[in-house]
Amino acid sequence: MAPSTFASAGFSASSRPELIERQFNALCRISHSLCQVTSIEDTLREILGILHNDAGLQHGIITLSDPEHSKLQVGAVYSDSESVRKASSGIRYQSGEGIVGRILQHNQPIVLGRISSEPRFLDKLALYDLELPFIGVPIRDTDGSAIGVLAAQPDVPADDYMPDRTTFLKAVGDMLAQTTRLLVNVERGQNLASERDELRREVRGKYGFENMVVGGTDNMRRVFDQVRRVAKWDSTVLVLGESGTGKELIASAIHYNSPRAHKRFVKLNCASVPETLLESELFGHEKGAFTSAVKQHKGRFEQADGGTLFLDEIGEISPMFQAKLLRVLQEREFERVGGTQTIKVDVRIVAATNRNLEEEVDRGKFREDLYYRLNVMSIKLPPLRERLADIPELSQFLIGKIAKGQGRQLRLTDGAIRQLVSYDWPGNVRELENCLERAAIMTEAETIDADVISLNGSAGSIVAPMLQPANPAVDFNDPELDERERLIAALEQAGWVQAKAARLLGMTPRQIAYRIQTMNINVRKI
Ligand SMILES: Nc1ncnc2c1ncn2[C@@H]1O[C@H](COP(=O)(O)OP(=O)(O)OP(=O)(O)O)[C@@H](O)[C@H]1O
Repeated sequence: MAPSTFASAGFSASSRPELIERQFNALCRISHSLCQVTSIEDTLREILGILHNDAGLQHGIITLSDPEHSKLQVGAVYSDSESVRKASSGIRYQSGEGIVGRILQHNQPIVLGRISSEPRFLDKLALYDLELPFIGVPIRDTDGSAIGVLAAQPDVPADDYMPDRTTFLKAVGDMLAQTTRLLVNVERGQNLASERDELRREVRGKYGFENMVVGGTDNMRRVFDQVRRVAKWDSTVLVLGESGTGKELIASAIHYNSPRAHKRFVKLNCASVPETLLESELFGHEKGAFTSAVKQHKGRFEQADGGTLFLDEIGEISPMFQAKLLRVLQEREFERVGGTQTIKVDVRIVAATNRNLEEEVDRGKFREDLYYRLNVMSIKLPPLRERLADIPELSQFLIGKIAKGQGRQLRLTDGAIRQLVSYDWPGNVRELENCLERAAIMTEAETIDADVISLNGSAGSIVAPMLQPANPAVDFNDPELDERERLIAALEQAGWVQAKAARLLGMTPRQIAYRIQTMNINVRKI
């Protein structure tokens, strides 16, 4: 066999015997590693490390088929980049999709001399050097069917030894089969899939809640577990998390998975109601209790009788109102404003805040006794930047929701998803949803590509048309307007001075600032 020289600085062998010797040594180390399996995932990663360091096969990736969805899901990836490793668990390939999906579908190796010459190659993780070759082999079960794919990239351009590398990778695939089978059948088949799917079925499925909460990362699975456990009891729950992390969604998941699901889920955002109206909103009022009380009104507590009352932004209520709420939580009874009759209700309370209530208690801003009443069980939602691996699935879910709302088909390209995964989402899932909605508006075709994804929220603002100075003033008292339109109309009328607009709407500056933020209104600077 003619000697050959490798051009790479990373791995070089001057002859075929040298290559074979290195591969042999790598196989010995892999075999040793497989005999000492402690954690299957760690072992798979270790094997990809051996391929990278000892056999000149970089960017190794092992994808495993998911029996329920006939999809491939990343089981392990070798990369120096933390964000790639994190994002990898959210990547899926359909059988037949791209090159990896075709290896699974046809149960045959595929070798590319140069990735860039194969248009069907999907580099979903932006992992590869597109000018170098690629080798992918099926991982086969005992009956010969493909249960996964092992792929890696030689760190030198294609040469005479590509068949040797392919044979070597096939041998590694065969050695891995038993381990990956274990992973599929034991860890994922029995634990992950059944446990997670059971939780998801419970959280999503039961009372029409299916397909509303997305999240497969460990920290979200913990949240689903907590929801499942707490839902069946009447305990008060405090949902904590940054704005836009899904606190309201989780509160409704608790309600719709509880024995109270057939009764009402009533919400009140404590920050959006002026303090003077909060009492009558919650407890109701009798006719004539105040000037505008022209008839009796049942408050949210009464409306939620038998069901769940969700008190959002509970950290925003004043000390005076905290005292009133404490009494109701202790005694489960109250009087309507202007009334004398004591009303008893059977209401489960779920409260939420993005504040650190413990700190607020320490600072004397939030009553300690009320805090303990609310914090019987707390559920903390992780910010999106701590679960970037959820972004591909979340984005697909959200774009499906947007497409349904717009009555059209919409699809995100892999490039668009890569772009979404590269950002840290300070506004969490709400910001992701708004970003996708903007992208959908900016796209006439079905396919949303990376170039219309605007990550700072500046381009293509959905409120832009309303902000044009030429627009005639809109009457913010018009009953046809929804809350967002009313806010924008008042801001327009007030020359975008928030304090002025707040006065027009009978809100405090803090309340209007909060609504502007949650409704993602781009504040116009005049
Ligand atoms: N895990 C998730 N799966 C699907 N959609 C989600 C998820 N988390 C949040 N969303 C969506 O993101 C948006 C914001 O969520 P939500 O209103 O529940 O957040 P929040 O934490 O209550 O926000 P805020 O504190 O500002 O009130 C909603 O449209 C919600 O449906």
